[in-house]
Amino acid sequence: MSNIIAIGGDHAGFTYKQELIEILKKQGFEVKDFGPFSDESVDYPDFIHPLCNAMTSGEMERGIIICGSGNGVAITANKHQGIRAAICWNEELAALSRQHNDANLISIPARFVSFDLAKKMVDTFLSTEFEGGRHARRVDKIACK
Ligand SMILES: O=C[C@H](O)C(O)[C@H](O)[C@H](O)COP(=O)(O)O
Repeated sequence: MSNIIAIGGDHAGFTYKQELIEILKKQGFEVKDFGPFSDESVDYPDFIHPLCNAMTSGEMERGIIICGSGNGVAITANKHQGIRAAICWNEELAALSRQHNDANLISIPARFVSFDLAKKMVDTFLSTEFEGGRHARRVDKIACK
């Protein structure tokens, strides 16, 4: 498992992104920041498509995307084959996104969860394994054939 975490979002997620980067680095992760690099208003697809391209080309296996609602970044990310972005707003959903869906991106709605909860969800997301079994069969069927 790659130790590099991809992170990106939009202006609404900027503050959480910056704080999460510092925490992840202290935890020993390498972090690749796809932006934005200020809280100036931007368009999230401009940052999420490059992040997903890097992931699908194998540069990193897991990541964190953050916008106001979590919707825009997740909708964009899930257009990419092989990306499974899960919007989470509590720790149990973050765990289930890994256990049942093998999610490779956690999408955080920064305007709807506290930073403390966002941090806990990221910890859970990064430390929880996929259960496989019946869930592997279902995840295999997600891809459009
Ligand atoms: O669909 C958009 C995203 O999911 C967001 O929540 C954006 O962060 C949000 O739409 C940004 O809104 P403002 O431009 O700051 O009003």
